[in-house]
Amino acid sequence: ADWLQFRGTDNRSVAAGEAVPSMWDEVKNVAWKAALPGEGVSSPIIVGDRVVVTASSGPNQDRLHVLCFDAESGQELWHRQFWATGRTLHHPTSSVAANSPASDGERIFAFFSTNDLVALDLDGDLLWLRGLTADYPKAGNDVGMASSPVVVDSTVIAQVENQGDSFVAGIDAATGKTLWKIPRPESANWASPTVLTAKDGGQNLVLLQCGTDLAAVEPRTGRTVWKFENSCSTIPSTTVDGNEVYVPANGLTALSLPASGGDPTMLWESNKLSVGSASPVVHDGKIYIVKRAGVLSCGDTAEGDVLWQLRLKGTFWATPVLADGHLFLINQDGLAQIVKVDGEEGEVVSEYDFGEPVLGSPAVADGAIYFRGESNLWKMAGSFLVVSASNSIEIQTTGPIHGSIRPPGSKSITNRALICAALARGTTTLVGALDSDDTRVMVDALKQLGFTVDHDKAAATIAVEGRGGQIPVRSADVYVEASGTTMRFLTAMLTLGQGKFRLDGVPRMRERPIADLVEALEQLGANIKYEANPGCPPLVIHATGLKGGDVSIRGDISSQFLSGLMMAAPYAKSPVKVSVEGELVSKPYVQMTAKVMNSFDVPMKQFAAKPQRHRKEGAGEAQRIVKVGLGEANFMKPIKLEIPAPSRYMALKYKVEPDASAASYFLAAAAITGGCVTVEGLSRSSIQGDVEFADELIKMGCELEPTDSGEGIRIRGRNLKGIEAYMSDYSDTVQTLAAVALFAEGPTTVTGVPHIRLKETDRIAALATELRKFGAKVDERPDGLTITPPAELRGAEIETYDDHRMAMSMALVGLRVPGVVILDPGCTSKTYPRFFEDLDRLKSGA
Ligand SMILES: O=C(O)C1=C[C@@H](OP(=O)(O)O)[C@@H](O)[C@H](O)C1
Ligand SMILES: C=C(OP(=O)(O)O)C(=O)O
Repeated sequence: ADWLQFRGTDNRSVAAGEAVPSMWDEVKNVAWKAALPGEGVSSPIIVGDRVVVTASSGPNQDRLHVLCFDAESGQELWHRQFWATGRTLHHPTSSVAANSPASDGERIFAFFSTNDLVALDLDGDLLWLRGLTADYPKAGNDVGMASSPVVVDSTVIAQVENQGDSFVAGIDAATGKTLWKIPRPESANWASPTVLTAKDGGQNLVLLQCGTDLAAVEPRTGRTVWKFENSCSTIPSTTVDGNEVYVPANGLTALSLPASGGDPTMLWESNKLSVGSASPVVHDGKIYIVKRAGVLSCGDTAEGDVLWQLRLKGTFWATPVLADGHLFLINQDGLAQIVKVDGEEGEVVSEYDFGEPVLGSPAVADGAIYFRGESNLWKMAGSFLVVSASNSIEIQTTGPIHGSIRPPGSKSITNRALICAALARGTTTLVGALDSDDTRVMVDALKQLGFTVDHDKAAATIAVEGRGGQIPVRSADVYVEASGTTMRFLTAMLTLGQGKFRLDGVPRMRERPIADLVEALEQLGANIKYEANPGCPPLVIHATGLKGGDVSIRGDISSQFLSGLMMAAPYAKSPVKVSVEGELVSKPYVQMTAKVMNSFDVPMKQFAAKPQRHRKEGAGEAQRIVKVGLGEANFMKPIKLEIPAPSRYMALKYKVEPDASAASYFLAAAAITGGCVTVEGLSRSSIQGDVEFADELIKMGCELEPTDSGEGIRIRGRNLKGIEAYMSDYSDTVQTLAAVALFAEGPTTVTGVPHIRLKETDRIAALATELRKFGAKVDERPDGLTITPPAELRGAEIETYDDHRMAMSMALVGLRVPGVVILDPGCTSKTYPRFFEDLDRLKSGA
């Protein structure tokens, strides 16, 4: 669908049939956000698959911009710039880009408060340009007039009313020639023309509102057909709904148009519905008016009586839009308040803070809603199934789940491939890349460091132009939010640069250790300082390159230190020989690092010390033998490896596997509900160690079934018994196992995971606290825990501690236990923004 001009194609601010998400969450619903080059209070418009917006920039605001973005991806398709020919002075709340553009579906007409009118085709090619101030030099204003043009019958109607020469002009859309021009009162008027669409063989008209009257004129000739003489507002505009016209005059005045044509008659006047700066919105027998101070009134169209009122937060300029039973209102500070209006009373169902002023009215098309903020254009889209305004989600119980699912791309692989791609020579394309907080901060960091990164979210591809080991910029202050991999991998990578780099993250990141990595890099000549607490971020890296040589690194706190070091090593000046001290945790992640590096054409030698028996319980698995590059190693302690340097990565097209940690939740759902779930795109030969989580389920009694295609991992739930699990290698699945343990007979003991106390939260402590709420008995130890399920589990409200895995794992309990409420479910956005939707889809068998 289109939204071709201010307040929509028919100027009504209504997109009744559009299912727009009414509760917003940053990661789930911000489809994209595009930075704009200048200021503006105009509304965006939607022409087919394109979003068009205007801006002005420069010390005098005389640079006029028209920008076009791809609605799906948010990619800028084109950007045209012009010099203003008229006056650029404006009131601080307004702008030169105050008037919204308009389109006839083939052309775009951008109008500015300087009275410059530009016509472009949909590819941004200039069709014509009119400097109306050059033509009519006495027309001009210094407050930022905001009247938005409309296009009717191939005519662009521009209303220019100010203290000087004032007129309305009908300009031929094809040629830019003035068809007619009528004089208007010389007084400031911000109101926009309104289209009165023809009915039953009649003609289209344009309503022109000013301080003295409302006139209906013919678009092609400017001839006045009728006039309603009354003092009208000069800020909000008239709204038409069927045969009724709602004029901001004497409060609000309703006029009725005779079906046969001719002059309108007055239905009523209501001073209780007096209009503020925003224009009235009329739909389904109701009128919605928001006053500047934030009172939202709903009136009936029959009599103009007030039905209900609601006090909202903030000051309102922008006209709201109505879609899918909700009114979307945005205040001047950029706080959106979404009001459900299809009930007896209005109810604020959610709020979303854009964090920047928004003065323009939003645009709605194809299930999405667009906002133009002071600095960004935002697209809000996507379904938002279950999260309530209280920011929690109650899981609905279900019978056995049968189905199959392909989780999004692996976080660990995506972030490794991004590092290698940036350091490589040539352009790498990641296919099936994850789009979540953890990968977004990595992508944004690379952009900030000067790399060209093209993220096509719809296609799940990320293209990175590698710089052959160079870091393009000489200084950057990078914020990695809560992403451990981004913090650790960038710390190592940035030592390869030349300059000063700072790395910081959320408060929890400032508690997560990094000293082992810093000390290892220092052995290779790096200079890294702790800004606050020794051993933890924020870090300041004074980069002069890495010299290479021998280095020892501890592996018992996090494997990410070794992985980070390994990925930077090919760009050291001489070969890097690493020995790992202490028990290496999360070993398969190191193996994954070696494999990803190998794909980018860097081999390495690995030397295994005396092989040791795996402490893992179970079917007497063989020792893990890892073949990587030139050598063989099993990553048991201690290991040594040698990375050739100086060496280089070669760009490639890299396919990212689905995330195996994410897969654990769905396999566990089969175990818990006694169903059968297939995870697509993964196999037991995945490069992710977390696929071994399936082994633990098998130990508990589940069956691993062959799939029809021979691909994927399929688990069938059976009667579950408690087990002992040594989970050092795949500790991200401890919480998943803990959820399953509640449904087993007998206790389950997890060992080998002291390091999970150092993740997004202390996961052992968090599990102990939350599992007890379900009635379980939990014995907590430094390196793990024992979970004894109660005779009967009970529902509970579960804290998630900003830990995506607490939310995803504990939600599984709710598949069988009524009354499980997950608080702050949005935290899954760290690695899996659409987890709850996917879980729901799997439950419903879709
Ligand atoms: O290298 C990686 O991609 C990861 C390694 C693991 O961390 P530790 O090595 O700190 O256990 C894991 O928990 C994390 O989610 C991702
Ligand atoms: C521990 C995790 O992430 P990270 O260490 O990358 O922040 C995780 O995803 O569970």
